[in-house]
Amino acid sequence: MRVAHSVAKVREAEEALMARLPEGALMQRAAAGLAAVCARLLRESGRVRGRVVVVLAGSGGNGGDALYAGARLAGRGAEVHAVLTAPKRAHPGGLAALRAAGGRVAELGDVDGAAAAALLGRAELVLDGIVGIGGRGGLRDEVMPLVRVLRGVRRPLVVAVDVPSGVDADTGAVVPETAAAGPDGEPAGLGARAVRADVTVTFGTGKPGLFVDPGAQHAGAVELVDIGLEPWLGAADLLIPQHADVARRLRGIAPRPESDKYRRGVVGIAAGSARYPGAALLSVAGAARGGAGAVRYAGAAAREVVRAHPETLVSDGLPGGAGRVQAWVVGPGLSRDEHAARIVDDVLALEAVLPKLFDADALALVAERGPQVLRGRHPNALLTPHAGEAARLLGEGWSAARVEAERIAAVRELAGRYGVAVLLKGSTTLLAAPGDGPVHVNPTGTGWLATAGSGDVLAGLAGAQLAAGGSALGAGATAAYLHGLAGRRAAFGDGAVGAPITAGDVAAALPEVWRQVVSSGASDGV
Ligand SMILES: NC(=O)C1=CN([C@@H]2O[C@H](COP(=O)(O)OP(=O)(O)OC[C@H]3O[C@@H](n4cnc5c(N)ncnc54)[C@H](O)[C@@H]3O)[C@@H](O)[C@H]2O)[C@@H](O)CC1
Ligand SMILES: [K+]
Repeated sequence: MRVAHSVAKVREAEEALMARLPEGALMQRAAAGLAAVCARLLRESGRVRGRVVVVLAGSGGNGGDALYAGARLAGRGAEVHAVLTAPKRAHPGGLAALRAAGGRVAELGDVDGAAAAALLGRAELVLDGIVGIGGRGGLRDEVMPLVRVLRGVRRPLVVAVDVPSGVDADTGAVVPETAAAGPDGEPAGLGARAVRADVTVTFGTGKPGLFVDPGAQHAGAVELVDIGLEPWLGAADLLIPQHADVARRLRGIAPRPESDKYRRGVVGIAAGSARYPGAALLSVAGAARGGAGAVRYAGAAAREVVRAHPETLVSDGLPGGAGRVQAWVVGPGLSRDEHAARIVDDVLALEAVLPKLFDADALALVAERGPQVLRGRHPNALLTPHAGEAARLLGEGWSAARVEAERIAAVRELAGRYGVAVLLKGSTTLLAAPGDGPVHVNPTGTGWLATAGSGDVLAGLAGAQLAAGGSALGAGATAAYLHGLAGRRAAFGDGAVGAPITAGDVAAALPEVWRQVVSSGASDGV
């Protein structure tokens, strides 16, 4: 499990630890770890000696880390150039160390467009130490020309120090560039006032913004340097499951010799309508490969379902009359008519402790009825909204854009308000349960999953996981992880180039990724 802590918790832990260490020791630990990662990256394509490294150093501790690491690389023979973005306030110790090691130093004002392009064009590795966890808002105007040049040059490896400068360390938010801010003709909205890194070397613990889009896209691969903070950190704010975590759960629900289909769990699917039978088929496809022993379907697409999935137990009545299940999935393709409302109400009238997943049209109906239909009544329910549905559930003051921009806050608020677990879909899928527990971030997935019906497969898969047992949060997190991997597998196969996929391809890839996770579960793998 990877973890992340809020900036406030990191600051507190740093203070506690610093009080017990000689002055500057913590920064030396950070710089040593950072330099070691840079040296390793450089060695992947040769030696450290003679390689051109450019250090972008701001005014705070982040710039200090970068300068000390630059000094260490210069000490190993690299040609290191620092550009001070706030020369009067550069870290004195770091600057002296870099100079003493033979590094060259320029001030931002001396590095105009052409000079910056020449310098960054020669760089093989750029250390982004403009601003770290002390950053507020997007990068300021004075550093943006340099950041734009960096974006444009033949790509050197960009290594962000602690966090990519300009990314909000707590939320992953970035400030978009306006058209006026892009004199190089870059279209508005494409750029952000933030550095885009290939690797982020973060200190002590992960920061939430490194794992949640758009921050995650700016962070690249995240490497953790241990600086001894752990004993002082307290509970994590974010958990990022890895293969080993998911493998543990999948092994736990694997069939045993004495298992029969009922003991493994039966998942009920109330989805699809005369108008949208496809959603029923895709939800059943996800459920059938999702880890339950059997799938029951209740609804208007019974005939189509049994033709496509002959193993399904089907009926065309209401869920309550369909027979025993261990979890219901309600919503995909249900449409919004009176009959759909009866189906949702029928599920809401089922035994309180029975796990129930509400997706798509069922979410619209839950939003109309309000949080009280779930809160305190259905402790094992799971909601699976995308940003638009989440905004509708949250109501006044929320829009899809605000949910996208404040994903962590939105998923927490939803879970708290409805008193149930919530899986918020999107380019970063997040899960939360009511209370102050950590938010789970799903690290798998691909943009190719943004295809019609992909959410129906996820709903079925998550329903099957609910039926197999455990908490709604655990079931949802496992489903999101497998779904993301299956999307990648379907889109990329064994290679690096993606291609368009259908939701059916995602369902078809599930057994393969299931095997992959369980068999490689001892290592991290993501
Ligand atoms: N406190 C310590 O001993 C340690 C600090 N560490 C490093 O120190 C960093 C935190 O240092 P600081 O608290 O000094 O803060 P930062 O260095 O992250 O940033 C603060 C400085 O950046 C400027 N700034 C803020 N927002 C900006 C923006 N949008 N655009 C441009 N400049 C902006 C501020 O004027 C301020 O001078 C961590 O991220 C980490 O890299 C590590 O070395 C570990 C130990
Ligand atoms: K940085």
